[in-house]
Amino acid sequence: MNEETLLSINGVSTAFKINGDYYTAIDNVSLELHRDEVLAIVGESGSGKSTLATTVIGLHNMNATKITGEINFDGKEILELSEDEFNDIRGSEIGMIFQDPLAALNPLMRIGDQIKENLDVHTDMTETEKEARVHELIEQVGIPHPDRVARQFPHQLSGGMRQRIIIAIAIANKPELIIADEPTTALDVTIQAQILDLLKDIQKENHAGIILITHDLGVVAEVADTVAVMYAGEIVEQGPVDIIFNNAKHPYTRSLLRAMPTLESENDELYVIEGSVPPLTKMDRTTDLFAPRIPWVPVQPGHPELVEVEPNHLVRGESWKQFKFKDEI
Ligand SMILES: Nc1ncnc2c1ncn2[C@@H]1O[C@H](COP(=O)(O)OP(=O)(O)OP(=O)(O)O)[C@@H](O)[C@H]1O
Repeated sequence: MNEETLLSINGVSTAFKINGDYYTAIDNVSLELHRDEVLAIVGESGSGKSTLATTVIGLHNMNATKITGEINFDGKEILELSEDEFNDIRGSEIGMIFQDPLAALNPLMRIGDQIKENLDVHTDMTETEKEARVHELIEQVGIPHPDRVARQFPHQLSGGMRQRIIIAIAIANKPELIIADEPTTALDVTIQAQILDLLKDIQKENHAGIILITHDLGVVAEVADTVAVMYAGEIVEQGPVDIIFNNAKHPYTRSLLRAMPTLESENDELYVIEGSVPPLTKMDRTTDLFAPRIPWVPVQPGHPELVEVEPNHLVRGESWKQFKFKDEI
């Protein structure tokens, strides 16, 4: 693997203004992404995955958001960029893929024109060059008859095809960083696998780094190199994918793994993690925020720190040392 660091997130916190007060949604997150690497960010709904992504790509309303820390992307301090500078790199050096392709596409615009729009903004290609590139991109994302598809409207395509078009738009300018937020959640399993394969191929071809946001550990197992598990806006465990799947330590990671459907568990009842992620206004960051979800485990005082338990493997706190599932006690 190419070890060149592409993105370095250093002590980043993001807080939203709610009823006049700021509440932390991302708390002191540090992560590194290299070229040719897929970093998966996992956690349940509300754990802060999307907020971390939108912090990296500068999509917040800064009148109601406070961001601290440092984000270095390819030598640039992202949090210091002006809106114009940010617009320049979004869609060119950074490509984004979101969950709902229908919402991301303009229903009234032909597919080809929507892909071309990204080339219009970020390149000085001629019309003929752009048209050729649009066709090339449609083919690259595995859609036959690019000529015909370019003239179609989003509603004429299937969900899987629409997601491929979103990917074509995201990669139009060969971005070095691709941020994919639940890119396959809305799709059925077969199509999911095809889209994940496509992302992997594109990554190899462009030597891009990918941040893949998902709540689906099956997707993580399929494509990730490294994994950061988030809970309540913090990383609770982080490491190479094989360590996360074979030697997870944090009770939250272990609970997510146990709750993961597998072929063998098809007929068994799935494990359910008690409770849910608290709303931002109810998070007491002086405590162990996951402790209320495992009430049978004695609570450690104070707020747990992220500790390196073996090379490249970070785990928050010490509760894991005595953690057992309720049915193992
Ligand atoms: N603009 C905002 N203003 C106020 N609170 C917000 C805002 N955006 C997100 N939040 C809150 O921040 C927390 C983290 O949300 P976020 O969407 O990042 O989580 P997530 O892990 O991506 O979940 P999901 O998978 O549902 O998108 C949630 O409590 C959410 O309600």
